[in-house]
Amino acid sequence: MNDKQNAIDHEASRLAALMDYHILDTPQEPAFDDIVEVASIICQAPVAVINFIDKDRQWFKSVKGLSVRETPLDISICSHAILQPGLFVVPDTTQDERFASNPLVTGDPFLRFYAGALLKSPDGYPLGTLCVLDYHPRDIDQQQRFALQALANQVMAHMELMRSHREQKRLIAELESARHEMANLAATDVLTGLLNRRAFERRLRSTLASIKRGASPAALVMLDIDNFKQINDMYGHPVGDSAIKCFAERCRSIVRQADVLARWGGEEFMLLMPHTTVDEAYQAASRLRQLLASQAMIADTTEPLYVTASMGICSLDEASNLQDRLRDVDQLLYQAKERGRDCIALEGPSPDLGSSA
Ligand SMILES: Nc1nc2c(ncn2[C@@H]2O[C@H](COP(=O)(O)OP(=O)(O)OP(=O)(O)O)[C@@H](O)[C@H]2O)c(=O)[nH]1
Repeated sequence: MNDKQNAIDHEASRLAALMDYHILDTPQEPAFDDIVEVASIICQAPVAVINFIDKDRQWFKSVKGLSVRETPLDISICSHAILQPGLFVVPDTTQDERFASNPLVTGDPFLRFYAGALLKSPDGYPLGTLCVLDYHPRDIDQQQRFALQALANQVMAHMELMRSHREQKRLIAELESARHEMANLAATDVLTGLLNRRAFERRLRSTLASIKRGASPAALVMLDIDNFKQINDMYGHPVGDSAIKCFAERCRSIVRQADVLARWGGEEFMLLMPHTTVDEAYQAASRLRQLLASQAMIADTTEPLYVTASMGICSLDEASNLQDRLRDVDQLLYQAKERGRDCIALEGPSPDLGSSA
């Protein structure tokens, strides 16, 4: 690789290192302004700047004594400063052929003195300078030189802190989203995408707790696809899986946003309906029965495959004990199966909707 290519590669890496700090075009910040002010005081210079050398401009993060926040690169004194290690001092710009015809020297603001300390990334890339300038030729002594470089080091230390803070925030956000995803996965039934039994039990407990604190009662519905074993036996397990998924979809289509639907296990499902009476839950369950009767579950089997479901419904009120209610709703479902399937068994008197089957 030739020298020119090396220089191009180095400049690309330098710019990448600069971009990594996300500092360009950010607002002025007190932490940087304070350093510029201290540099100006220590070096007794009317102008002080923290600047970074971008691709085709020098950009000022903090500036005292000048009214611009960036200048083109070709008139930047700092772009020369970053080409050499350590402090770059120009006692009289009019006596230096690199700067004698610079418009910042020959015209407003007539800069005559320059001292710049390198802002270097930890991997050695020169990013910009902390510099002080004056309108007449002069120098700075050893102590001022030391202080200027020490302040430049503080600029870089602060930028490193900002970078690691940003990285930390990114990692925390990543961790939070992974945690969220894991919590979702742990709560979800893989086949149907519904809540799984454990997550549903959690929702049940919290709903019952709010009912005990005064919220209105809820209805609990247990649903079981009828004769599901036959579907598996006749069409195979994959078709059985599709039927379970499709059943979940049908259930989802008849419930409200606030209702909580879960796969309880196998071909059994649970539906928690907050602020709902047994009567209202019965109406929803009846809509599901009608839907199942009117639409084939799987259309591409030899015969369109219709399924029916049996359901049990009970209420959850402030006197309810969760384990008792789970047992009760299971028994109601069992009653529905006993009655010949494809029907709904509910506690208390049947609502005025004709037969519960
Ligand atoms: N394809 C498939 N089958 C499942 C899944 N989970 C449970 N099953 C099957 O569901 C069937 C349930 O059978 P049973 O408990 O006898 O109930 P059923 O045939 O629906 O009869 P009833 O409930 O009395 O109407 C069993 O054959 C299980 O293997 C699943 O995720 N996918």
